[in-house]
Formats: sequence, structure tokens, C-alpha cells
Amino acid sequence: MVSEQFLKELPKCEHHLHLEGTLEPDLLFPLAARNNIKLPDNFPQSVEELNKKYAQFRDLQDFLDYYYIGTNVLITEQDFFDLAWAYFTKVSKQGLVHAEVFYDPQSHTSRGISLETVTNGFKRACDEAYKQYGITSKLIMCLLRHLEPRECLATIEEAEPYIKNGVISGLGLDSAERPFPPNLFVECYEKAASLNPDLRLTAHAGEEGPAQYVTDSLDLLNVTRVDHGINSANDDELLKRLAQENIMLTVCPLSNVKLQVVKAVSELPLQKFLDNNIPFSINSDDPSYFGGYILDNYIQVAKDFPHWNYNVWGMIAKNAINGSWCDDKRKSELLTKVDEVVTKFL
Ligand SMILES: Nc1ncnc2[nH]cnc12
Ligand SMILES: [Zn+2]
Repeated sequence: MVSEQFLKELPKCEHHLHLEGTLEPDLLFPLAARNNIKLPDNFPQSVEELNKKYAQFRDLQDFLDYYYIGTNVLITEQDFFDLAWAYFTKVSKQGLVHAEVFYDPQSHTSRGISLETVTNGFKRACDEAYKQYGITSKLIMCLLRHLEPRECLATIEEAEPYIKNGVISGLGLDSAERPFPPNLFVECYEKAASLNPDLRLTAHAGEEGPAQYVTDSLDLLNVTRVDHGINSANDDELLKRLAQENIMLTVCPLSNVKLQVVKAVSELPLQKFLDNNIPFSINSDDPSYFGGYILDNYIQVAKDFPHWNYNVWGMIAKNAINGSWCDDKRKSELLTKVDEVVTKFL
């Protein structure tokens, strides 16, 4: 296995990180107190109890139930800034160089918090992360697929100024996958794309849902990237297409284990993706809930795929950079850094 120090120094990109999923219990309770939010009686009432619950979830929905309760403690622009800032500070020590991060405005607008409050708080943290840590970033607004598509359309309309001025760089689709297929959101994706031709499109698909949802996300939503996508491995035609069209899958190893999508990271079809030239990146999804940030995910994959050498890891890091939505200058800077680190450890 490659060394942990190498994985730490390797320039890493995160493409699948829900900012609300970085809410650690030791921030959740102080924010609840700061904002006078009473958590439900059946919600764990201490950091220790909450950490115990986070040790295992039955499935995606079991996790989402906790996740949405957690978001209720976020009220002011400063709360959103503090949340994202805590995340950037942590990963700045793990070799993260570029982050394309999700957020769920509807979890907040449904509680009377404006999309501006949320977006401005997160954007300020992104700007500060660049200033203080040199981390570049992009904001991706996600639609909650358990909500009515017409509500999602209204959210896109609310976000129009941020989509037009590029503060929101991408559109995503998250929450409970299985009963809410991609075809429900065709109009939303078309509307968002019409507001700015540079808006990037992605969607969660093939996490708990079938490979068909990945195909439909490509065909119906015109996504150029797929979040999770691991069930693509069950469809050989789709695998060929992902390679031909250079569609990156944003894989989340520790998440998949915690949500019981797989029993162990070693079961993930990562070798199959490599063998079929399908680019993937390694990501943390909701790190405070799933027991690890970006470097923890890299280390676990390295442990479960111990035959991958420095060159293989260099290629994985480069695929993540090439699949990023940053400009060519930033990409070439980061690609050069990968070569330097690989050479140092070879
Ligand atoms: N892993 C995940 N899948 C779907 N929706 C999510 N929201 C936060 N994390 C998610
Ligand atoms: Zn996710």
C-alpha cells in the first residue's frame, strides 16, 4: 500500500461534499443553543449520544432523517459561514486543493431562511478559503428530489441572479433517490440551463437507485458528471458510454459503507472503473455523519485496494483534476503538483 503521507500530500479535489453534511455534533449543539432551537425529544441530546447514532445508519433515508433535523440549527449568514469555514479549515490540513461543494437551499428556505442568507454565507467561506488556504472552490446548488418538481422550479427562479452571475456554478439533485427518478426533473434542469450556458449539471444517481437512473440522468437531464454512480457497474453498455463520453463518477466510499450500500469499501467496483477507463473521484459526501473527511476516504480506499501503486494514485488524482470545473490554468497547475508529489515518493 502507498504511504499515508503520500496520500496526504497528493493534491486532492472534492466533488461530492454536502456542506450541511459537515455539521459536526460539536458545532450542532452550540448552534442550537446560540439560535434557541429546540431539537426534537427523540433526537440525541448530547455529542456522545449523537456520535453513537452516527456509528451506523440503516440506509439513505435513515441518515436523511437525522441530516434534515441537523440543518434546523442553521439560521444566520454567520452560521452558514461558520459551518463551511470549519470544513475548509479541516481539509486544508489534508491536502485538499479544490472543492466543488453542494448545498441544499430548500432545507433552509422551507424554514423561512432566504436563499441569499445561505448562499452569501457559504460564498464568503469559499472566498476566505481561497485567501487563507489557497483552496479554489465552486458552489453547486442541489434540488431536493423528495419535493414537488414545481417547488424545485421555484427554487431555480429564486436562485436566478446567482446562476446568472456564476456564484452558483452547478446544479445537482440529491435526497431520497429511489422513488424520485430523474425524469421528474427535466423541466427544472432545462430551466436552469437556459439561465446560463456555463452552468454545469450533475445529479445523484446509482447510489441506491439502479443503473437506469444514471442513463436517464445523462439522457434526460444532460448531466456531464454523476454523483455516486456505483450501480453503473451492473450495466456494461453504460460503462462503455461513461468511458466514451468521459463522464466522471463522484464516488463516496465511507458513505457507501455507512449507508449499507456495500458491506466494505473493497466491494466497490473501483477496479472495474479503472479497467474500463471510467474516471472517478474519491469524496466524503457527509463527512461528519460518515466518519471521515477526504483524506480518510483516500486512506480507506488505499487499504482496501493495496495493490494500487504511486502511479495509479497519480492517475486517480489527475482524473479528479481533469473532471473538475475549474479553468485550464488551475488544472495545469494542479496536474504539475501531482507529478511532483508522485516523483517525490516513487
Ligand atoms: N448521500 C446522499 N445521497 C442523497 N442525498 C444526500 N444528501 C446528503 N447526502 C446525500
Ligand atoms: Zn451526496
